[in-house]
Amino acid sequence: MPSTSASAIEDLAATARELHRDAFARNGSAEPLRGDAHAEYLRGGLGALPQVFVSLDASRAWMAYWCVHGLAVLGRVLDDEVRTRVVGFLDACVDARRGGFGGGPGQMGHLATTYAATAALVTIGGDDAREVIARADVKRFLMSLKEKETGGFRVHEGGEADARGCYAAMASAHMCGCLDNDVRSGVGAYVSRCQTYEGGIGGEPGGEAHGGYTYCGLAACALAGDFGTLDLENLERWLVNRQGEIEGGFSGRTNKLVDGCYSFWQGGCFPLLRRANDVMLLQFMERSKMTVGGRTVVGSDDLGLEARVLGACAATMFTSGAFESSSTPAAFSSGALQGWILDCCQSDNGAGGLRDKPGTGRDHYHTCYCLSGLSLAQHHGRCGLVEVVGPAESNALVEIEPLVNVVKHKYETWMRALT
Ligand SMILES: CC(C)=CCC/C(C)=C/CC/C(C)=C/COP(=O)(O)OP(=O)(O)O
Ligand SMILES: [Zn+2]
Repeated sequence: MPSTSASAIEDLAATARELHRDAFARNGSAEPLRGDAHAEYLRGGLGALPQVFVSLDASRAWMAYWCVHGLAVLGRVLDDEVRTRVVGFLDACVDARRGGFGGGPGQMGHLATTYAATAALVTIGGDDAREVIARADVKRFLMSLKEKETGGFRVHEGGEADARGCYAAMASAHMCGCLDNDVRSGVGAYVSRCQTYEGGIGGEPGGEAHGGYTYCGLAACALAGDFGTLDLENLERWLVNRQGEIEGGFSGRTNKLVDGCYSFWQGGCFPLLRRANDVMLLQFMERSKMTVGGRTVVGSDDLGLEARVLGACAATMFTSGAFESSSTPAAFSSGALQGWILDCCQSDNGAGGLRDKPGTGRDHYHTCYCLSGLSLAQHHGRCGLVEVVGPAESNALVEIEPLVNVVKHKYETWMRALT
């Protein structure tokens, strides 16, 4: 006899199988995204920022990011009063002595909350948001946490080093304009040591491959421009196998259940893998003195758009034998992922907020990462296509930049102004 929980999982799987067999084929019948309800839930999270939290006191900068980013993905604009209050709150989170941001005012600087605060400020944008960031202090903070021998980063003074630290450091440095060779050196080598026999990336060398750390490791390498000795083919194989064939969502690790937040942590790796292929294509063309349009390739500008798109999307470039170690373009079922998020991750009974899976409660973290995953499934699914499952008028989301998980147009505006 199966145990109760095993039979409950079977029931869920059977329902999901019906729902997600072919999400694009039943395009009109997926649940509409309840954008207004989710936006109201996220605005509530920003309203609670000034209070001291019982359980999330050290994650208030994260709360700001989850809510500001979730609203931006939904295409909602913050009221002036709210944006000014959030910028002021994040300014109060700066750890003036160490540089970087703590999880709340007066708290010790931490790499994860430095990423969260920075990404929230990039999303908010504007001069006042920009003024909160002191580039030299951020660099000093990052370098104080760098382990020169391993290339890794401790997450806070006296804390542990892991792939999360590498990502938070690379992404913060990138968005604060201080990503130089001092900061990036050794990151590819460190992350490569965290890759396991399964293909995914663990938190630290010897750890179990996990979606959160896999995103962190891969994105850190992409930002550092250094993939070390990562086996991208094995990484892709592991990732593809994390998508539940029945549910359509992703699990975080082998033999675990799917969870809405991995829609981003695992799903976000696919566009990054495509770019890794791009980088390798470029390096190959440089090495072999290939010509495009009569010019020898010496940089990405020499590749016309067509060649770059080809590099990003076409398996043939990598299966000709010249790219033995590189992977074919990353493939996941973006339709099935959208179906899972829409039908299984929105709160019950029309309430706002998204969740891990049916039977669990909503929270701001899952709301942020389910929406991020839904956006990337719409914009980064099949090559070059924007495909929205369900009614486009309610379900279409703003595109995110998967390297930093900030909406693309806000990220581009911020980066253009960074000199
Ligand atoms: C930018 C930054 C700092 C990112 C952090 C990325 C990261 C490590 C995310 C993972 C978070 C998470 C839900 C872990 C759950 O593990 P679990 O063991 O409870 O869940 P499981 O059973 O699904 O593995
Ligand atoms: Zn989760």
